Amino acid sequence: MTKPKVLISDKMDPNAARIFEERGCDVDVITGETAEELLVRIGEYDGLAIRSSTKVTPEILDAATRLKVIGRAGIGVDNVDIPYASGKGVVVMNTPFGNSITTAEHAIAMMMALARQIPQANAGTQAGEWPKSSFMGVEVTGKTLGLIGAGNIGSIVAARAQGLKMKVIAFDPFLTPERAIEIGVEKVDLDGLLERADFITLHTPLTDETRNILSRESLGKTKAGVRIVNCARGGLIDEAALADLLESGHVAGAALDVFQTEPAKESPLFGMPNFICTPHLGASTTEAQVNVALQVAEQMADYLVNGGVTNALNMPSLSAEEAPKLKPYMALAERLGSLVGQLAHGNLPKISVELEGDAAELNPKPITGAVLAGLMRRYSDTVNMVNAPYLAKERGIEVREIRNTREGIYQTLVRVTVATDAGDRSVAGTLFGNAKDGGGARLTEIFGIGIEAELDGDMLYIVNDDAPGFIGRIGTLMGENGINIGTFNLGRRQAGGEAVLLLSVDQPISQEVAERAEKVEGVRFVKPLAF
Ligand SMILES: NC(=O)C1=CN([C@@H]2O[C@H](COP(=O)(O)OP(=O)(O)OC[C@H]3O[C@@H](n4cnc5c(N)ncnc54)[C@H](O)[C@@H]3O)[C@@H](O)[C@H]2O)C=CC1
Ligand SMILES: O=C(O)CCC(=O)C(=O)O
Repeated sequence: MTKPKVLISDKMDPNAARIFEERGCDVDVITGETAEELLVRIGEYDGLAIRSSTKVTPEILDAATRLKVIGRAGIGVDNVDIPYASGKGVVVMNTPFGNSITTAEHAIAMMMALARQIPQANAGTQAGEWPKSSFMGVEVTGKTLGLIGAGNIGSIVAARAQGLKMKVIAFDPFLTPERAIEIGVEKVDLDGLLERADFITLHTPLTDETRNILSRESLGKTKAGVRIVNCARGGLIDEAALADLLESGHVAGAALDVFQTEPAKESPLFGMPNFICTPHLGASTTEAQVNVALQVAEQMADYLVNGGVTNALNMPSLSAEEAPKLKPYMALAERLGSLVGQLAHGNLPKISVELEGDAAELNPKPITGAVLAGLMRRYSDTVNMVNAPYLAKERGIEVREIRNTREGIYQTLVRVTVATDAGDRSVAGTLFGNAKDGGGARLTEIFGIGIEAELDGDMLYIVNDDAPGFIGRIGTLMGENGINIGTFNLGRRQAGGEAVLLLSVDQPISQEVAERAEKVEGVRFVKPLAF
């Protein structure tokens, strides 16, 4: 097997390259390239490891014909077009915890630096001015800190601020009352926060809802003398409005690590006496960079080499513990999805995936993803588990998951049912042997008829009248056309009624042979299949 090839295109701790190599990937480290240079190169790679400099645009993704995974060594993924990557079947992963302590510490450092004007005092002192009378700071003890966003980083900031004896309030629509109690913050609405906070720190991603959350209007509602810190994303604050309010003195100080446009080479804020900034250094500590580099390389290599999925933003996770149990189910599910996709006619507005017995104890998302990947292959051969759910949604296909822990005839069963113009059609399969160790996938039922077959390679599906001599006639036809039969699997609704025949064959069945099979006495329907 050829090794997966990974490009590290942003400056990253060398541990990342080491881990990729140790885990069986070839790796190139080429940083600082222009978008045009990356466009030429990207087609060679299965994986792309980035920080925030590389912009993964639709143009890059179109050129990335081999790409399977993008790994962000960090948290924010606003430099990756995730919907477009999903459409292309590319997994996007981040490392959601590796740099959160470091970034929270940077926010606290910025707050303290603002409170005591340390950068300005440092500059004046080193310039020989001894500016002792120019700098009168404020204490943070007893002051109110308003967090906008109380997720990983926000809650670490809260804990540190509580240690500094601050009162912490938070605006975060997704913060539950229980979690607010757990992290010791008072949950408030945005206006409440703006009115009460002496210090405001931002810790949200940049989304349509959070863009410009500190707009001119919101900034106008803040308490006079407020100090504002942003170590999250630049687009959260209206920088021109912030400059005006710093100028007027309404905002006593502002500290930005992030800017609307980066690298920020100019800004109305630069040079203002009550403004301090850093060049997106929130995550820049040795510890955080080692953490995120190790994590991103481990996650990406795990996906490229073993199919394990961790911290993906566009597909369900599959932990190292779950992966061995789920993989045989995913193989079964994909084949059942593919079988239904190849056999069902017309639109398929609804699909349900039912897990019975042992299967019902498992995480259903990867199994459903695999069914959809198999099913959607009828529309496109570039479908995989990442883009299948998006393609299904685009086509308005309703997907249901049903879990039934009660065992039926089989200890474990996956059933896929599609609604067709002619009514519901269902196929089912099980795992033989020890499913936990990856037992063999077997079809057990096709459209209400019990049958036992492996779904593998080239096959021929025939619906026929159950009558003597039929099997011989099909065998003869195959022999006459030089087609070797691997397995011969039969099922019937009742004796003398409708029957099905599934042949595995050593070569694809041509249209011509399929047409000849249709003419064999007793044949009702013929369909060559491929898995
Ligand atoms: N300066 C730097 O170098 C770094 C910056 N970051 C930034 O920090 C951000 C926060 O990171 P985490 O805390 O790990 O993310 P997180 O996902 O754990 O937390 C984000 C929080 O924002 C909240 N939120 C979402 N929409 C909101 C809205 N409309 N109003 C208020 N709250 C809202 C969410 O409910 C969540 O609790 C990241 O998205 C990233 O952009 C992260 C690491 C380093
Ligand atoms: O990689 C970096 O330095 C930036 C980190 C960051 O912004 C993030 O993780 O969201």
